[in-house]
Amino acid sequence: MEDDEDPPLAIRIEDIPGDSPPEASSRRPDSPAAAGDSPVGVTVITGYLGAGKSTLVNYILNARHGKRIAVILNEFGEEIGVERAMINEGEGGALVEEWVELANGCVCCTVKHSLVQALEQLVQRKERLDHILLETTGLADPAPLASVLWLDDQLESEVRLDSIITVVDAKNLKMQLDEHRNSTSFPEAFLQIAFADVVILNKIDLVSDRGHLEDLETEIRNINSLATVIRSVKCQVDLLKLLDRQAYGAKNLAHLSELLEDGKSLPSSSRHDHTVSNMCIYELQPVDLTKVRLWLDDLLWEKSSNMDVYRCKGVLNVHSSNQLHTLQAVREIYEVVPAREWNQTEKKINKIVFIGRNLDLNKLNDSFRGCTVTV
Ligand SMILES: Nc1nc2c(ncn2[C@@H]2O[C@H](COP(=O)(O)OP(=O)(O)OP(=O)(O)O)[C@@H](O)[C@H]2O)c(=O)[nH]1
Repeated sequence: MEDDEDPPLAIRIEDIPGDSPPEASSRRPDSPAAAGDSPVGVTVITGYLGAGKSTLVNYILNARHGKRIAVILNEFGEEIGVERAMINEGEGGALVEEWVELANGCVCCTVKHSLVQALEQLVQRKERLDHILLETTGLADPAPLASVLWLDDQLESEVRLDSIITVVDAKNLKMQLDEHRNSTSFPEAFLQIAFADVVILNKIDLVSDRGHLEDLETEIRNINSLATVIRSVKCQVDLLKLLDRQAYGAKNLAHLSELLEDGKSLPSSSRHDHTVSNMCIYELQPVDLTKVRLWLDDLLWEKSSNMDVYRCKGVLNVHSSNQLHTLQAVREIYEVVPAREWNQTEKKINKIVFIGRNLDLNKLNDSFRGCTVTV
């Protein structure tokens, strides 16, 4: 580690004001800020134990992007301080404005309320902040984080989920995925890939067989066809591909359209885990937005069809609207927003890609068709 003469403030969770833990999905870290300010982006960095998360944080902090970055680290209790000590605080590049260490539990469960409080505290100093990196423990399920961070511009929130980056270890990924393949439990490595916007296939220097790397990429795409997969050594990836992705905003529409264009129903026979799949539904008839919301509530919250949808993204052709709407969901949290006017040359269509367990294409199609409006 480099010398650091003037280390930034680390905030212990017990110093964060507030007492009763809020319900994460209903609580939004919205504190006062100047009108017109854009929300601070939060990049969630996840990945299995030892995959290279801290290496990525280090790399971002030390890159010459000039951003003022706050880092939130989540560690299990006794490790507090260890992780931070391993990270070089951005000499010559980034300015680390704050460190927030979330101890005594994993950020995806017990310290979720602490994360909300930490974010509230950070955004009070928003004028000093450009971006927040949240490094999770290697065993975190990123979905509950998205429920905390899923904030949209319309709500004039102070922070927004920028993207979920999952770092995977090219040497060990196969073993990690295989380990739980035949068990009833679900490997964190699998879930972390399923939720990712970007998957960094790291440590490729440790894999000499190029064919093996291609197999891993296929395996990653089988779990999540929506993610961008980038190979790396020591997480050295072009930062333009990592920060300010706005993966959850309408600005990302071009990328979304590209993904949907490629979207195809993967036959479950091509998968090792037959319960997880990628599927895409298409529908030309315009839809009734109220019915779509009820459908999503039923699919994602009630799970009355027994499908477990981790992720879905899509565009909607909404009845009586000139606007193309985007749909984004991470587990049960979703949003549908108008993004832009349809181009005159564009065929108005509903296209939605799903990633999840026990997906049934026929059931998805049938239930979605119930949202259409006959014109
Ligand atoms: N050979 C090789 N080693 C790497 C690479 N990236 C990271 N490492 C090493 O892998 C080890 C683990 O990296 P970390 O960045 O600490 O991984 P982590 O995901 O933060 O680990 P945990 O927080 O313990 O889950 C360190 O010794 C890194 O130097 C890589 O691309 N190639």
